[in-house]
Amino acid sequence: MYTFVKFGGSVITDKTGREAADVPVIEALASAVAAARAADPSLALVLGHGSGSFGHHYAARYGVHRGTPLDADHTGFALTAAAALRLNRIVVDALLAAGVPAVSLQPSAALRSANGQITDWETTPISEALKRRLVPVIHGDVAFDTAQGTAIISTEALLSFLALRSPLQPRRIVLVGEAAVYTADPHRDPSAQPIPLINRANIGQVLAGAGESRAADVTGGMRSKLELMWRLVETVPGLEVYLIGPQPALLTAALLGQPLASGTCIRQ
Ligand SMILES: Nc1ncnc2c1ncn2[C@@H]1O[C@H](COP(=O)(O)OP(=O)(O)OP(=O)(O)O)[C@@H](O)[C@H]1O
Ligand SMILES: C=C(C)CCOP(=O)(O)O
Repeated sequence: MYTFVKFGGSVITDKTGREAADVPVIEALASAVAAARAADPSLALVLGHGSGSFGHHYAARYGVHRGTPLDADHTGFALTAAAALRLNRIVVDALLAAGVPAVSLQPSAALRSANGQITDWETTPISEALKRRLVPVIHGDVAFDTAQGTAIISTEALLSFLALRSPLQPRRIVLVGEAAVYTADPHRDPSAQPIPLINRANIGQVLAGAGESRAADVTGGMRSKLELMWRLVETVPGLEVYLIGPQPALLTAALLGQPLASGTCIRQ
């Protein structure tokens, strides 16, 4: 069984800035991953990260997510892909420096979508990396799209594809970002309360209070994240999804399946 983890673009970058990586946070999260692997050498991790103030800015500016006619200028596609990779290099180098054998596997090199939904992704290199105890690192990326020409595929969509359409069945998915899912966007509504558990009984109500990202974000913010994760929890037997803040001890505990002092758990 595998554990998937996403470093959210909202915590590894300042999404109100421009290509503003938060290197101390990235280094702390990398150390937390190293600590979890040291504590449990059997931990098989697929690590993804969002694009934050790197890719989203170019994607929004050039409308890459809305599509691009085949004969139009594709500079925006190229600039978005390059920005996503610049952040990826920072994340992978931090993981390597922390002692995690991370290997970057750029999704767009092997990805195709239709109307923004993944249709094909050659995931064998991820399985091969895992067989060798490497930690494959993927990231939200651009895609060639058979219907609209170009698209943006979020990290959550890639992790969902792996869970549903590859042999890599996750037991746990850990999304590092906001400290929890709240009754409303905590940055807009100071009375918002954290929701410790999301299940069949409250998912409808939780979705009603989940909004967009605060900054430029072409993949939809908290609401689309929760919709995707709920679909996974309904489909993959025994899967638990955790949304936690970026405290390193919390991440190590979440990866090891230990009880968490804060955050949100989504399960059936
Ligand atoms: N009910 C809610 N609970 C928590 N956060 C919410 C809620 N509704 C909206 N949000 C917003 O969603 C944001 C998180 O979504 P966002 O897509 O920006 O995160 P991310 O996955 O870290 O980013 P990226 O797509 O760059 O990786 C929070 O910063 C918050 O402002
Ligand atoms: C904007 C790009 C390139 C990818 C978006 O992925 P996400 O940050 O996981 O939503």
